Amino acid sequence: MGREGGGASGRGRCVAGPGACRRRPPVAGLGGLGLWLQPGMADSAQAQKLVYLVTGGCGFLGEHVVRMLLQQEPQLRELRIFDLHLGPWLEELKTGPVQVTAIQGDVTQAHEVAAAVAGAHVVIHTAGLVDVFGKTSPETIHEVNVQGTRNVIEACVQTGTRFLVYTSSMEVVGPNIKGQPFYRGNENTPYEAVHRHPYPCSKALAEQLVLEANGRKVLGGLPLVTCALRPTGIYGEGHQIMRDFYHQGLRLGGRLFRAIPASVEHGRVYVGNVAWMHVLVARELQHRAALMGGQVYFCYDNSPYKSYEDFNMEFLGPCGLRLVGTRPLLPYWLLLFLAALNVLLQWLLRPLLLYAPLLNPYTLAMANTTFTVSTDKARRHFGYEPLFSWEESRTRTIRWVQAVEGSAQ
Ligand SMILES: NC(=O)C1=CN([C@@H]2O[C@H](COP(=O)(O)OP(=O)(O)OC[C@H]3O[C@@H](n4cnc5c(N)ncnc54)[C@H](O)[C@@H]3O)[C@@H](O)[C@H]2O)C=CC1
Ligand SMILES: C[C@@H](CO)CCC[C@@H](C)[C@H]1CC[C@H]2[C@@H]3[C@H](O)CC4=CC(=O)CC[C@]4(C)[C@H]3CC[C@]12C
Repeated sequence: MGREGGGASGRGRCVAGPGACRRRPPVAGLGGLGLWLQPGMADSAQAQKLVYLVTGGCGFLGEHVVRMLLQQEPQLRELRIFDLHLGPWLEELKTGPVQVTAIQGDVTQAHEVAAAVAGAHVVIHTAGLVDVFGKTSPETIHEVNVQGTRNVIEACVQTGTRFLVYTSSMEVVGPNIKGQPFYRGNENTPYEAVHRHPYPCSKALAEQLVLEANGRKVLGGLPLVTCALRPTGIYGEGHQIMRDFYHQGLRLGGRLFRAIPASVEHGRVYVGNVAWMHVLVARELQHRAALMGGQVYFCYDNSPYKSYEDFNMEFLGPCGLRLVGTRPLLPYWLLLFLAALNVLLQWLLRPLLLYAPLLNPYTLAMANTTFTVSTDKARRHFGYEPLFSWEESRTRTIRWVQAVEGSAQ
């Protein structure tokens, strides 16, 4: 089969700044948090011989990837978890049959990355700075997301690691600065990927580095095989922004006010399915290098197409919140004004405190522009089917929000 490229390649322009096999379903419920309980459930009948490294393994997605690998990857011998901040939950994983090695490190430090990568068969690089709220400088975002990724690639080349899976983002494609809709597109849909914000710029540059590294000779002379996964907006247990919306709703007396027209579709995907896709890609990359090497895949599942706010209400509604209004309560120009005001306030207050509200011109544009995917490339290339149905994803997320509610009281 020929290479699939073109259209939504994401090799766009940054116009500013530097800068199929279904196995056991994960066990539910960790101390009421709705996270997965059992570590090291890999099938002992198959040889455990592979060493995996997950960068950013303590983040929202990273933790799900780690737990999914332990549940669903029978070939796993050692799992290395590399993160700037290690979570206490890692301790519970260390009692299982797979050796779990926690490594506190910084992807911007090439020597730390090389030491962690040495001897690993597969690297899943999820570490990144996800900041669209102006909490971090553009330079730092670039340093972590681009230079960090460069360090991971070089470490693979220098130490002989052959398989690299990169967590990219839908944002490498769009929405673009013109706010053009991307309606149920796929990896080949033509779209002008032009960015200005540091986060999508950094993800696009990093993705490009990863894809260009496909085929490079690693130590020992064999070729590096890389690919990039592009999740849309991820939701599920541990999603900080969902938590923020929930608390905002509680502060507003159980109400959220509609700001985005219900007709604007925003792509969302359940974190468990994104994690499953990473596990599957990492496994199949080793068998289908010619087909999958250098490819990009949107992460998708059967979550419904809805506006960002209506989608959140699928979880927040059953937890007692109400979305007020069938249309946006404020006109767009006023929202834009408030968003710009927030930028000014952020700048004015910076010497005193970090003011980083959810609403700014970038997040408003994101939420206000249709961007949804409809593709089967992952199914065709490596047999991906979502592990969790929409109903299951929804139930798990609701249970988690309810647990957040419980722990807040
Ligand atoms: N959350 C979302 O909706 C989406 C996220 N992504 C991508 O998925 C990946 C994971 O994102 P999330 O889990 O949402 O973010 P997160 O912030 O929860 O996780 C990122 C992890 O990377 C670690 N990290 C940050 N800087 C580091 C450094 N210098 N060295 C080592 N580790 C470092 C953090 O400590 C954190 O544990 C990111 O690459 C992000 O760009 C892509 C699409 C959507
Ligand atoms: C105007 C507000 C009124 O309620 C709503 C603001 C919502 C925003 C905070 C979110 C809307 C779209 C989100 C982003 C999107 O899902 C794509 C993303 C991909 C990533 O790789 C990282 C996260 C994010 C940028 C995500 C962040 C939050 C939104 C901007």
